[in-house]
Amino acid sequence: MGLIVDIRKELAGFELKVNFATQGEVLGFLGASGSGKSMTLRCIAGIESPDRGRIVLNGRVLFDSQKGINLPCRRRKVGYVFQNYALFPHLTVEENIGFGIGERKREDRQAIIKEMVTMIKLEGLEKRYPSQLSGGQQQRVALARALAAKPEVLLLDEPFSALDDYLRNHMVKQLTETLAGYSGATLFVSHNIEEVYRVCQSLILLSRGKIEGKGGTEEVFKAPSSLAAAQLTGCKNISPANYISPFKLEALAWGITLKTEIRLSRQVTHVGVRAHLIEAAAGEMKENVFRCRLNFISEGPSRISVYLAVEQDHQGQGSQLLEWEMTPQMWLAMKDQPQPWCLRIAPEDLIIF
Ligand SMILES: Nc1ncnc2c1ncn2[C@@H]1O[C@H](COP(=O)(O)OP(=O)(O)OP(=O)(O)O)[C@@H](O)[C@H]1O
Repeated sequence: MGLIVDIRKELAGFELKVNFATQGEVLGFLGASGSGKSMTLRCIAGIESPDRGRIVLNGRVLFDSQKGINLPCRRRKVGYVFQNYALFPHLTVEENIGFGIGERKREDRQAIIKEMVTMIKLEGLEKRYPSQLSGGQQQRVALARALAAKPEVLLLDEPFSALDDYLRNHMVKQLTETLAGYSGATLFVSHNIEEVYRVCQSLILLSRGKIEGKGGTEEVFKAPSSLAAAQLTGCKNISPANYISPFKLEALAWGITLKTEIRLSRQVTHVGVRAHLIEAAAGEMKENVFRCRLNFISEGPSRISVYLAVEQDHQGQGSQLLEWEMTPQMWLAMKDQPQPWCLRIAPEDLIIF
């Protein structure tokens, strides 16, 4: 049971090739713009047809190129929330939700609409039109319309992209609560790393139409399987690496030697470290401690990115800046410390390729 997808589709200059299965969980699709996230959802919904392959939902074949099966959208039992919500502007909140329900007795329809309006906490606004709602309220109506049809899989395509940061965080929390009561699988498309991490239990990384990595969300973030996967999950510091010994490598971009927790293969090519995992060392030049000087900073309201020139172990400076991400409080404590600063990367925080 669950959703099984194994499809290919060729477009001008782009080939989509995805293969995955999911049960009743929230599966995230993270990828750059144009990587094929929406196309994958559109094929599952039946808006687009793959060239080859199969899509099976809870044992029902939605698409099978060999057997010539291609169910129309309305028979797929798929709920789809689009980037721009696509609510009908001339229908009220309750009419928009009712649209998703299909053929039912009047009392049943009313009961489902009431249940959905309560779920999205829009009681009292049933008679309003989409233009009379805020972006967040419209988003909730779109979600309710999709869920009203009791879909077997819910497809959410960047459902928060039109919202401001405050509302976005609020909606992420609310969506998580709503989905907890939904038994089908959910596919959640986004290019917002934070959002995907918060909402999804498992994750597929897409790059140029291909799967670059998949697995449990934490696991994919902790041990990305390729350079592209590391970049997609937001790893800011990646350097070519040379093997020195079974637990030691040289990070060439920064000109420093680092001890690793895992045993290295001689074929090691790169090493990465997430910007928030770098830590200040007490000044002693112990293992994995290196000196660096401030190059420039980029300040956000809650996180500060500090770009550092690393002093090489032997001479001069590494050519590539190291990005260190910290809170404003950490920055206040750090900024007047005499330079060079001694920083450390823990062996267990290194990502090895
Ligand atoms: N109808 C179409 N005809 C031809 N090419 C298309 C069509 N729709 C999408 N594409 C191409 O397919 C590729 C994948 O597009 P898709 O919309 O799936 O990307 P995406 O990962 O969802 O991007 P975004 O995050 O920007 O929405 C792109 O190269 C796009 O130009």
